[in-house]
Amino acid sequence: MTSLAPISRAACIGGGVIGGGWVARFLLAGIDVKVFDPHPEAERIVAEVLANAERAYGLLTSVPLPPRGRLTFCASVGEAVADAEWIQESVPERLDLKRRVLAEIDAAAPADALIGSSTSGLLPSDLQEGLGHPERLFVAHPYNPVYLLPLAEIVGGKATSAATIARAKDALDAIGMKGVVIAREIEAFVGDRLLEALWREALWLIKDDICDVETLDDVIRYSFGLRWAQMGLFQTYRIAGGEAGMRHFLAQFGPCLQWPWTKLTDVVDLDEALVEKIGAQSDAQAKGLSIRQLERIRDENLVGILQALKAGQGGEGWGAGKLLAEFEQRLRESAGHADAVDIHAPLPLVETRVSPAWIDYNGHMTEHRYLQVFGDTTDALLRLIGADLAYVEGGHSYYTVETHLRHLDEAHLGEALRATCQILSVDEKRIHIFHRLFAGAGNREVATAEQMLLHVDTRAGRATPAPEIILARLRPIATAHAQLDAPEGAGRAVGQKRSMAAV
Ligand SMILES: NC(=O)C1=CN([C@@H]2O[C@H](COP(=O)(O)OP(=O)(O)OC[C@H]3O[C@@H](n4cnc5c(N)ncnc54)[C@H](O)[C@@H]3O)[C@@H](O)[C@H]2O)C=CC1
Ligand SMILES: C[N+](C)(C)CC(=O)CC(=O)[O-]
Repeated sequence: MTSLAPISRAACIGGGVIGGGWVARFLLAGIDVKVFDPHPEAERIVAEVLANAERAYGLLTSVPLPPRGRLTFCASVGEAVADAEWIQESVPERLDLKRRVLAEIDAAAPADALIGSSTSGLLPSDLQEGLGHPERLFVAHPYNPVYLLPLAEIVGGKATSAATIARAKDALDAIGMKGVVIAREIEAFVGDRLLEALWREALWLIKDDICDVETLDDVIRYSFGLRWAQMGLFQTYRIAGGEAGMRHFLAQFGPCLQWPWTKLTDVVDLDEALVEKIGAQSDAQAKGLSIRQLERIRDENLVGILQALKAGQGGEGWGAGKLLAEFEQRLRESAGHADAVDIHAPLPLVETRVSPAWIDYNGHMTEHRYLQVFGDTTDALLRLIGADLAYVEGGHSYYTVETHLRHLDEAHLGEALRATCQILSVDEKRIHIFHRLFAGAGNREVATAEQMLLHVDTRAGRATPAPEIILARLRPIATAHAQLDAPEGAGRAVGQKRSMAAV
């Protein structure tokens, strides 16, 4: 395994909602993390966030993650940051507290460490005051949950060096995040400026009894909330301008900004009555679900959205889904392949988990997802023998021309899945393979797939012999697999005696 990120040691100062999310993001990217948080239950809280994050990643990707980094809780800021390459401050949003903590970090951190602050709105220049090495401090403003939402706004202060900003961006990009550099510092940066405007208006709508909190959330999640995840604001409105695009949109809806529709400049008074009103409506909306349960529902939904975006734009990926696809590609490259696999047994090619979107009305994994997992297994075999994306771009590929799938048992939500591949025979043009899929801790065999693949010249659109470079990788595996017993079920036809007798 080659290193995924330019950093291998991080420190998280503050391990609450956001600090815990950073801890999970770093650990699951293979980075060791030291944490300092004086809260008496900090270890439990971080462990719970981490458990949710691991569950979400199990659903998010079938690509093997690097070995999890080592997690250490420390008794002081100094101990936590002493050998860190990236330090992330996530203490409560108070300037005096942050300055005090950042001064401690500044005094004990290695001279070339990157120091990011999770602040939601404080100016980095204000955080830099009094530091010995302010050039390495910047804002890395993330979004909750940090382990799933990839964006961090990178904002430099007056003293932040350009090298710090560039290194911070590289380090975030390498762990599957999107470091977006904000050109000039401003309170609340870009994201929280927008969110505050929406939040302020929402509070007025509740205070004025225009709607309750559930109705307001429904208005968002059944409409523009769905649009925002994939196209943001400006591209969405460009489309809303019709064929004339953005200019027409501005001409049509620009004037109503002068009326105006909103109360954005007034601040609602969050008096006791309004806090209680919102609290009670929010309790009713939650229908007894705990925060951890809601987090898991949120994470499953986010995983589904990310996976849908990964399949977007004809399979190239779109937005955050494209970022996920690129991260998975880096994970594959850093994991390495061919040399690590034992070819004297069926090849263990895919490990994944039953995702929420894979469950059907019968309460277990739906049939086309079996084909998806077996397709991924075939793709993994093809990568192993060198027929990877670069090979396909060069004009050759293997196409699947026949599949026989057998369903032997049920696979349930969240269960671990493991797929193996045995090569039954090969010749210059064909590969005949047999996949087996196992589920759960007991490795129950839940399905098999027998497939015939044909080597093709994709431009000419016809079968052609595979080149020696591919066959040289394929033959040793096929020779080794010829020594194995023929798998039970290989060569079976639909309706063969055993299944008919059971009816
Ligand atoms: N909650 C959110 O949605 C987001 C919060 N942020 C920012 O992240 C930062 C942290 O916020 P949350 O995680 O929400 O707060 P939180 O209250 O969940 O966590 C803060 C943690 O800091 C710890 N802490 C307090 N004093 C400390 C000290 N001297 N040294 C080390 N740890 C200390 C607390 O024990 C607590 O565990 C804030 O700057 C906030 O603006 C950023 C993005 C989103
Ligand atoms: C409410 N908040 C200002 C702390 C929100 C954020 O900073 C970002 C987010 O996750 O919404």
